[in-house]
Amino acid sequence: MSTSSRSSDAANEQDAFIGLGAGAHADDALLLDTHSLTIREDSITITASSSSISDEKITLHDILWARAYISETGGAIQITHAKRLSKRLARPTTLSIPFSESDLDKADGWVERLLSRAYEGSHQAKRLKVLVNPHGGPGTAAKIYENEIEPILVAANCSVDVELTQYAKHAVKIAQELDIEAYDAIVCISGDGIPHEVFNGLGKRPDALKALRSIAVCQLPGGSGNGMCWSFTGTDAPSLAAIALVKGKRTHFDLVSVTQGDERILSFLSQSVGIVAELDLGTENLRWMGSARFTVGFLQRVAKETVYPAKVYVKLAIEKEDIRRHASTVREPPSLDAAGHVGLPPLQYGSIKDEIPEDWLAESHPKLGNFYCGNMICMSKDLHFFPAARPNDGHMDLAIVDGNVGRLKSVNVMLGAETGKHFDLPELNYRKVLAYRFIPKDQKDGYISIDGEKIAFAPFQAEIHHGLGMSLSMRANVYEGPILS
Ligand SMILES: Nc1ncnc2c1ncn2[C@@H]1O[C@H](COP(=O)(O)OP(=O)(O)OP(=O)(O)O)[C@@H](O)[C@H]1O
Repeated sequence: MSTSSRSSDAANEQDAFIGLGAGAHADDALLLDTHSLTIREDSITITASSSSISDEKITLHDILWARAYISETGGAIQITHAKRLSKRLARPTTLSIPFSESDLDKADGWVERLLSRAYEGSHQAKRLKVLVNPHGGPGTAAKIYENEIEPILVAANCSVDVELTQYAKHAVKIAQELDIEAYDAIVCISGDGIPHEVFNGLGKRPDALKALRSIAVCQLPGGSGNGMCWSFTGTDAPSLAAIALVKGKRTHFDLVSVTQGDERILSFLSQSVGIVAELDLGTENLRWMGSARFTVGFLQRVAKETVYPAKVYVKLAIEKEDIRRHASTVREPPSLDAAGHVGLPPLQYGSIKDEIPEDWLAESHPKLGNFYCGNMICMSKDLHFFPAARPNDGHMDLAIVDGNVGRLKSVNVMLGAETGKHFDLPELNYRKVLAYRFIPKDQKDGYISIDGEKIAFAPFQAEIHHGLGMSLSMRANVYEGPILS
């Protein structure tokens, strides 16, 4: 085709698309014999001139896959999208729009444009290693996966390699031995326990740095605590979270090393001592209640005004009153080559066995009620305890509340955490820190929770690793939820 005929064709095409409406562009539209398909900012509109299929508008977020093909009966564009059946459920549905065989090139081009817009900033056809914990939460993870999650992953043309975890800590071994080049993401259909194991398995590999920084680790709801899923996808509805995952953008996020005795554990979500740790670990007897167990357990402890005395040492990064000014700080993590090591990053502040650095603040907390340090905005449904958390700002968010502030104030902090409003309450001591040491005082036994897993009731130390983890998020470098502004 000569240049001049191509430009006159383009002009004709331009004319043909006039009247498609605001936001439509000739390059984004496709006229078929009986339909026009127009890609707009955040949706496609399918306008039918025949009555076989009615007009339809589908958001680009819900477009899972599309292809153009020729069969014995002629050409068709097949568009698979997630149809919203209720507020918490979407199922894949496929539309076929016929076209004449001579339009195949045009249809192919349109499909390519559609997919690149529907997957903007994300990878198409992700390669997923899926780990399902059959014992997660009330034991329904396998059913949830089969009924609500897998149909979305398959419809989005992902390749899926599913494995059920067979025993406690099995996911550590799987992550340790996984061919990380063969997958884009490890998807845990579980509570917080399986991602915790996966991060620690990746951390044990000789190539830990590359493994942790390159393969995305994601959680879809299959357990009782789904904080990671909430933080990255903004929902715990399995099919909706699965859509967010297949559309997810690679996002670095910070991980934390916790040392206790001779052990070094990676933490991706939180460390807690006091009331939250007790709710996580000390309310097993109320498990039958589902998530209500946390409310009941909380009220029982608040009523008693229980305190958990401790000595805390802190390497401070940002004081509470300065956090808003720094809230949007997202820093690129150092490049892999510049790191100078291939395994886990060396501990910058030493371990629990080392001397405490001189510039750390020493604090006595004889009335401590809740020591809560978090990496993500949301800890579980309706618990946005860390509204200032950013995926890779290189800081941990440390919140401390005394146990004797009064029952009403304690309840207010927890209620405020639904919307992040608790941040401004004077009872909430909230800072960004680089490292800390926690030493329990005057108690024989108690609970320390690392990502919901129990460790010994003994001193521990934690430090941040900027951008060491990788996950998939709805929006690049942002958590979903009531972000502090
Ligand atoms: N086949 C199995 N048999 C027994 N335990 C298992 C099995 N597979 C995984 N586990 C263990 O189940 C534990 C809980 O997992 P997970 O976090 O997915 O569920 P959960 O009920 O939400 O728990 P949590 O309340 O800790 O979030 C993990 O510590 C894991 O080691």
